[in-house]
Amino acid sequence: MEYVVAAVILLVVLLAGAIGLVVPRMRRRELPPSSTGGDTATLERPSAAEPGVETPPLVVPAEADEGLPPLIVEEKPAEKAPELDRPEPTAGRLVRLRARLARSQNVFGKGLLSVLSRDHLDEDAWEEIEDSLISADVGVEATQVIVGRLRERVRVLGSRTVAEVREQLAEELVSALEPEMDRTLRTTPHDGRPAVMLVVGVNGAGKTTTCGKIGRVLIADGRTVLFGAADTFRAAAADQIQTWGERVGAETVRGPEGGDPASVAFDAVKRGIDTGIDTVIVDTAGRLQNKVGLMDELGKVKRVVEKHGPVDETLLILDATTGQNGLEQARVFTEVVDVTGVVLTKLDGTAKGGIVIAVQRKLGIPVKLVGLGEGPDDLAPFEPAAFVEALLGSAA
Ligand SMILES: Nc1nc2c(ncn2[C@@H]2O[C@H](COP(=O)(O)OP(=O)(O)OP(=O)(O)O)[C@@H](O)[C@H]2O)c(=O)[nH]1
Repeated sequence: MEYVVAAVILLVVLLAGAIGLVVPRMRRRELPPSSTGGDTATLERPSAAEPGVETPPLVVPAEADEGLPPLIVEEKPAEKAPELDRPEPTAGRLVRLRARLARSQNVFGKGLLSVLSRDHLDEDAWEEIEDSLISADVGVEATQVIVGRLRERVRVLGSRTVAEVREQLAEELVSALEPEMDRTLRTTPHDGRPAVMLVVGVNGAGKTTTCGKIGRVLIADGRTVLFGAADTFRAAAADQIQTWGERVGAETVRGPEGGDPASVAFDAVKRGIDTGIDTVIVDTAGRLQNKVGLMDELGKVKRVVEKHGPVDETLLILDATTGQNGLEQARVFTEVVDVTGVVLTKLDGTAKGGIVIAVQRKLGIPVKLVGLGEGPDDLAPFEPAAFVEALLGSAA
């Protein structure tokens, strides 16, 4: 009998032991995910503690529970495609940005209109008009032509009111801007390969920013774009262009810092061909036009890219605030890489909008785009009539 009692006791003890082992494991598996994160799990203390006595939670390392599935399964955030910017459509951009242009050219326009509003346009008045145009960087030669023609029209037509003279001046300015020039950007793929655009200019003119802005313009118009970061001199420039690309979903081909820019440009165009891209935009390092070695390097970039076929568009980026100095820069760049279009940047920051006339007149190259701010969509196709309207402002 004693044996039977002892066996029952032993059985009870074993059963209790087994339950004691299994229950805590089950409870642990039901725990909600810890908010502490990392690889530790926070467990509640068993209720054995005295009621009313606060006890800190026990923290046990997860790996102490070998053999069990991990208590905290780190939830990986679902792979989300990065949200892309939606660039503004290009149509009517200059009209939207006109206010900005009008603001920067305010002094010029107001000055001119106040002279034109005089009862009689005497010799002094005509001289003042000339001075206004020259100080707006129109250039001496172009100013003389514009004022000479305006004087003649006023004399022959006997124009009296400010509105009439303003209208005639506007027409002369538009005509000086050569509205018949072809300002289209050659960005359409052809012969089974992308259009290739090379972007050149002196340091800080706004090349990288303009590459990014042009990429957005093209993407807004439904094109595919690839950037070539051939500014291997300044690592930040490659990062900068890559960021522009990521915002609109354009790939960037870049090379090692200090590497050969021609080889990066070559690789970018090759990648554009292989992946069926519409337009490859190659950003180059800033260089002063009087540094022969750097200008030779630029010539080489173009020659190497042309192993794939001719470059379709070579854009010279000119900072409008540098005024007439820009003309000399432009002349040298044109000799080295055969510039096909000018982008005049920072027109929002200068009253010298007349530089557009001087640039086209001296170089015979059309201004195709104007930069009117640091914002991603602050770039507009150049339209002579809208530009002159902003330049002169309202006659009221
Ligand atoms: N206000 C204004 N700022 C501009 C415009 N375009 C460019 N910038 C600013 O000009 C500065 C220089 O621009 P970047 O694009 O870095 O010039 P970069 O020619 O690539 O410079 P480097 O690579 O050093 O030669 C930046 O602060 C731009 O935001 C513009 O149209 N208006």
